[in-house]
Amino acid sequence: MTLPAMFLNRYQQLMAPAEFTAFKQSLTQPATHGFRINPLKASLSQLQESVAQPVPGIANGYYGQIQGQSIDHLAGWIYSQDPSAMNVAQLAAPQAHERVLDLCAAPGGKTTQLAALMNDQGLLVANEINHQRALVLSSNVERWGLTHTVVTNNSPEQLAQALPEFFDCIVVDAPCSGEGLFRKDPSASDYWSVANIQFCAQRQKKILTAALTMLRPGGRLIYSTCTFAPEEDEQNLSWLLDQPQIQLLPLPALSKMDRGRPAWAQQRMAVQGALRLFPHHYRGEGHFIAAVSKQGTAPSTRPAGKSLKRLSADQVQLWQQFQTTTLTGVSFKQLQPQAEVLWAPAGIFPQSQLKIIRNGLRLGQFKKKRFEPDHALVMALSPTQFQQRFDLTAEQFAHFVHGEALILKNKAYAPGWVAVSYQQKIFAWGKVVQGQLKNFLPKGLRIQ
Ligand SMILES: C[S@@+](CC[C@H](N)C(=O)[O-])C[C@H]1O[C@@H](n2cnc3c(N)ncnc32)[C@H](O)[C@@H]1O
Repeated sequence: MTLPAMFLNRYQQLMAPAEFTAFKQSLTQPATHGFRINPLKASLSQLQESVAQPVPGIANGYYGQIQGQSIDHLAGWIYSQDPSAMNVAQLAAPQAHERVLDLCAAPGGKTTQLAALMNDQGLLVANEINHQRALVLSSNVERWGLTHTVVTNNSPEQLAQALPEFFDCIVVDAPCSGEGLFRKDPSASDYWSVANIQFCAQRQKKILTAALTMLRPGGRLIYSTCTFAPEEDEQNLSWLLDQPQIQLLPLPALSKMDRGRPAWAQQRMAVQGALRLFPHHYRGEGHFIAAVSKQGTAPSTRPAGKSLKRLSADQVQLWQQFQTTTLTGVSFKQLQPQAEVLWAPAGIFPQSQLKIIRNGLRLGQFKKKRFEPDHALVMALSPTQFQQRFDLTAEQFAHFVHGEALILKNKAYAPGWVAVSYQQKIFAWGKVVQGQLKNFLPKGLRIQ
């Protein structure tokens, strides 16, 4: 990879000679890979991946490269993530009772980690401005088996208008100039320019302004980027600290982590409370992480949400029939029909202003005289919550992930819905119909 001359020149000016040499050299090394295990589902002893190298300070984080098409991935047991990026959600320390916003969330690295840390409780809103990326985020939320997460597809300003002073904790993992991506994706350096850094820095301020509107007094905001550029890092933190009611929350540094550099922000000493993860010191691709709080102690506001729609008598009957024949020990606090789709909502929102892609758990769809469960439901329940489960052999798995139905030799299965697993890891619905196991793995997840 040839790094842009101007990029190198900037860091040569900013760093002492020995550090610049080490920094430059680190960018010629292969990228560091990591992954997280899903504590909501996975059992360590049944994983295919090696967990020999934990990432220090990160719950369920490990070094190593995973395969995107493995059963562990398909079943939502693992998520690939740069080890330095894992520190953002870990430092945000979201609590199970909190309302948390992941404002720039796709593809979902921080979202899945925040939700795991919250034990899939409280309320997590994962927002992504770009529609295609919001769909990817939504499918990762589904794969991870989340029930208390809402995926929205709004601009930060639209969200701020709908949800002022609503959140206890906000993560802004901002779109940035991506200097920390160069090793993983060398083509990222083709788009590097000083003008882009300046553009990103301005955009980040706009996103942060909207985030501050949504933060309740007493709440905390975590700001991160995967770039080294001071304009987007220390200088934006310095700008943030000049906003009304905002105070620094100094972050604890683990071994090999650097502190924010006052010299890179006109000697603003407070930026030392932030962390810099440099690839020549920390084993990862690089990140900047800072935290601030909003003064005051007001509780978060309640949006004027619509009240829940009621199920029709027919819908109640179909849902109950499905529940009693397929599930065991499963109940939901609230049920909300939306056209023919049934949801267990995570929150009630002013729908008109928000583009909500998923609100909590999509249970399934009412069809003519039957209820058809959604893929999200099979991904969110634990093995003991199904009346029937079919564990595939390696050969059957190879056919099933292509979308094929299976002939059942074993007559022990009653007609109806079955959770399908491989190596005891549930990843799809199947339906027993006339001696066959019909395949309900969504088309987009099939392996060709
Ligand atoms: C660094 S990525 C987020 C990565 C994600 N947090 C994760 O851990 O997987 C930044 C995201 O911000 C989104 N974005 C771009 N422009 C934006 C804007 N003006 N406001 C909010 N988000 C924006 C991008 O589409 C991108 O998905």
